[in-house]
Amino acid sequence: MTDNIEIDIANLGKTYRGKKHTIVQALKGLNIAIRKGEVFGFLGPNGAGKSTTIKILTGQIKGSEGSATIQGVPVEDPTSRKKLGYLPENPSFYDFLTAREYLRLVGNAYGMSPNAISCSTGEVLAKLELEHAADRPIRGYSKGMVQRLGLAQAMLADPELLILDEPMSGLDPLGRALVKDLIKELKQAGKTIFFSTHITADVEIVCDRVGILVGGELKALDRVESILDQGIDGYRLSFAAAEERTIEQLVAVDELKATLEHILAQGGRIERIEPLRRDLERYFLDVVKGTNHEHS
Ligand SMILES: Nc1ncnc2c1ncn2[C@@H]1O[C@H](COP(=O)(O)OP(=O)(O)OP(=O)(O)O)[C@@H](O)[C@H]1O
Repeated sequence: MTDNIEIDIANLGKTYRGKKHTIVQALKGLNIAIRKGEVFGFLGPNGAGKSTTIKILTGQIKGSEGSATIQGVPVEDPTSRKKLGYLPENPSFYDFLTAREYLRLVGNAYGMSPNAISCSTGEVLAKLELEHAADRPIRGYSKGMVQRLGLAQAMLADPELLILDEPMSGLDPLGRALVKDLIKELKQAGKTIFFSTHITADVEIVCDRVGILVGGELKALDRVESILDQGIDGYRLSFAAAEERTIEQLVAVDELKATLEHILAQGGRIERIEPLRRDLERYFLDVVKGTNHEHS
C-alpha cells in the first residue's frame, strides 16, 4: 500500500444468505484503490452491489472474502471512520428534531466542540441551502431537503474522505447542480470523494475516475477523460466535390481512410472532419451489456 491511497479494496467479496437457503453473491473479487484527493464515481445498474460495497467500507456489514482499508486501517476497526463523512442511500433522521438540533447530535458524536459545531452547522446549512429551514422539524422537509441534510451531516466534521451513496438521488435539477458544485468545491479543498450512482451524467462532470460494477463484478475502471477520448463512434465529414457545394456525410471509423482517399482522388476538397464521441452513457450501456471489453 502506498501513502497516497485513501481506500484500498482488495479481492472483496460478499455473499448474502437469504431465506430458504438462497445465496446471493453480491460482490465478487472487487479490487479498487482510491487515491487521496480523487473523486471516484462508482457506477452500476440497480442491484450491482454498490451499496453492499459502501456498507462494508463503512463497517455496517462484513465482507465474506478479501479486505478493505481506509487510510491503511482495516474497515472492521472503528478508528477507520474517524475522518470519514458518510451519506447513506436513504437517509432518515429523528424527524421531531430540527436540522440544527440534528447536526448538534452528529457534531457531538464526532467529538466536536460546541463552538465548532455551531460554526460548522451554519456553514453546511448555507452550502446546502437549508438555512431557511434550520429551525423547523425535519418531518416537514421535502425529499430533496432531507437528502441535502444528509449531505450536510456528512460534511459537518470537515472530513478528509466522503463516501456518498447516491448523493444526487431525489434531487431536482437545481439540487443536482448544487451537489455537483459542492463536490467540485470539496475536491478543490483536497478531499477524497467516493460516490455511487447509476446516472452517468453525474459522473461525467465531476469525477476523475469511474468504476463500473455489474452483477457484483468490476467491469471497467478508467479515467473519465480517457473514456471520453477513446470513444469515437465515427466522423462527420464535410467536403466539397470539385466546384460544388459542401456535403456532409457520416463515416464509420474504419471507412474514414478510404472515404478521404476517394474524395481526394475525385478532386474534392475536405473541409472538416469532426469526431463523433461516445459519451459516458453509451460507454456505460456497452459495458453493462457486455459489448465493451476494455478493462484497465
Ligand atoms: N441483506 C441482503 N440479503 C440478501 N440479499 C441482499 C441483501 N442486500 C442486498 N442484497 C442483494 O445483493 C445484490 C446487490 O445489492 P446492492 O443493494 O448492493 O446493489 P446496488 O448496486 O446498491 O443497487 P441499487 O442501485 O438498486 O441501490 C442485489 O441482488 C440485492 O438483492
